[in-house]
Amino acid sequence: MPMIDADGCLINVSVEGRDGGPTLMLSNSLGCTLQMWEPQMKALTQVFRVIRYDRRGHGKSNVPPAPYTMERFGRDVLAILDDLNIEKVHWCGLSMGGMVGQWLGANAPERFGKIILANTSCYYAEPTRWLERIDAVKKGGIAAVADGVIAGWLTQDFREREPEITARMKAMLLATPVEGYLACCEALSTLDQRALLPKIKSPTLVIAGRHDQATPISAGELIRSSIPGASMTIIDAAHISNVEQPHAFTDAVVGFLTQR
Ligand SMILES: O=C(O)CC1=CCC(=O)O1
Repeated sequence: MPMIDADGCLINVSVEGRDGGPTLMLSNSLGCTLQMWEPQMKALTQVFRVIRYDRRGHGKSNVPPAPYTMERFGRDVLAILDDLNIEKVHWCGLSMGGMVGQWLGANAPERFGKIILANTSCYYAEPTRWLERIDAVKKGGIAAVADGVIAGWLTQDFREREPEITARMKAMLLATPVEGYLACCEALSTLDQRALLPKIKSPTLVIAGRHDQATPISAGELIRSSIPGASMTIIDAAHISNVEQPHAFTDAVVGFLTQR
């Protein structure tokens, strides 16, 4: 896996899949790494060349000091594409990955074909939730918030049915560098990309989770209605819908990206 330099921050990047096929870039959620896309990889790599990466502050990427911004996250992606000499990709980002996708779709439209924004938001009316989480993590580490976060990621039904997958997701969250996690929460506490959305001209699919309380259907609907021509699919899952409903998620991604 190459480490790619984005303005002095080394980003862990993985490139797999069909050589010469269209390229799809996947972007992770807060507290996850590129491993979160494992349920999709077998199917996606049959159709696409797939780029995954760990957002700065996560996984094997560097953890530069705060502040982090959506612009910085977006410029990291452009640095990866430039380094790999790739002109244009399709994008699928979940949660924070969807927020970075909004920034990129509006600010670097020539680099993106189709865009998928899953379980995401463009705006939090109330920063309190993020400020409380920042406070709790500063006092007690990520362990202090982990059970609550996991309850938002996966429905109770799924957690009971799939304890091993749930434990793996929790381990991924707990392994996140605290400084990186906090810097991302700070970026989320001031998120407001509402004005960017009408500038996105790429064909866009919004995916929402029926049981997602972190970025509810209403947040997806705001994004869908603000991006010209965007469509929306609802999946029977909580926040990390690609893990909870891997087949429905993969089908939605492949269906949208391969339709003419
Ligand atoms: O981790 C969470 O609680 C849910 C979330 C919101 C933004 C994101 O990336 O994850």
